[in-house]
Amino acid sequence: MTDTVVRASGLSKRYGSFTAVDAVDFSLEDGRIYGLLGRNGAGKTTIMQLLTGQIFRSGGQLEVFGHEPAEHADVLRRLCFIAESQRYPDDFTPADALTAAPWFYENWDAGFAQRLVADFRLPLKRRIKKLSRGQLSAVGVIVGLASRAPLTFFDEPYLGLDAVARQIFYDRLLADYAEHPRTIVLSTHLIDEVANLLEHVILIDHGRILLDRDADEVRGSAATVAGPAAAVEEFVADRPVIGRQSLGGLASVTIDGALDRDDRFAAAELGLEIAPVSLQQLIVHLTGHDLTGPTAEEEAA
Ligand SMILES: Nc1ncnc2c1ncn2[C@@H]1O[C@H](COP(=O)(O)OP(=O)(O)OP(=O)(O)O)[C@@H](O)[C@H]1O
Repeated sequence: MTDTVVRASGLSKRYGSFTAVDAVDFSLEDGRIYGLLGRNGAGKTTIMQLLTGQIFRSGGQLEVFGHEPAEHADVLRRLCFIAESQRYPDDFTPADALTAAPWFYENWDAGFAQRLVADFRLPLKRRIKKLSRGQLSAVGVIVGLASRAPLTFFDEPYLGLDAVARQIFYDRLLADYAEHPRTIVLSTHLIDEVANLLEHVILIDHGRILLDRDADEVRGSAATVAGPAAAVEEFVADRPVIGRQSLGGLASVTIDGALDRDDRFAAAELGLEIAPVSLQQLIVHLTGHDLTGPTAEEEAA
């Protein structure tokens, strides 16, 4: 049986009259990689700040390792939160940040950190405020990985990394997690990139949870049927359609719901191809918009 690391029930955060997190219920289990997904302003960072004791809840209940996080040094010691733009003292170098890290993280692996420094080609002696955006991201990623904190949050710190460096991050994360299982929460817009890492998906929209499910279940919960338009339309006639594309006489339609063996046989009879739906496609459908597009507030402005 897995242990529950986080229990949130009716958890809310209000800023004045604005509700950033609206009575959410969820739990995080030990030894899993979670994707905390949602559009800009959905409430992802606010949830992570609540869980790491950086801000106080306005309502509901929250337990992290069995306690209210903000008031327990013992809980805070087991957490690592890496934000997109980490703040460091002005004259700090990456070498200083790595030297200080074991004071905060009892599982700190200095050898692993050194290997990551080489992987990310991080200049150790340059002042952090002089680093490029990607190098600054690398400092956060290295601290987050080498901390081996039992509950680690990566709040999009890897967005500054180039494609090669991001792939290194995903590879090292997966390999190290396999050897040292812990609970990891990734918040990201780059869903397709991280889709294979995620074991569980929590989708937030307007401070509420739209979806809280195993990633495999989510992937299997819809399918795309493609082929001659007339045959596709015949196949999907009585099914819930969540996306449709057509080109000439060909159509590609995404349907909600898993397909069983009979469905697959019927599709083959009609000469249709069935493909799985990507996590990103499904989430775009569920939130009604492209996650990388403008927010509702921006659209209204
Ligand atoms: N200190 C604050 N005061 C007022 N509103 C705030 C404060 N912090 C966050 N908010 C608002 O709460 C909402 C949720 O913000 P949050 O940073 O959690 O979103 P997010 O999902 O992490 O977004 P992004 O993907 O853009 O980082 C936003 O509308 C934001 O403007």
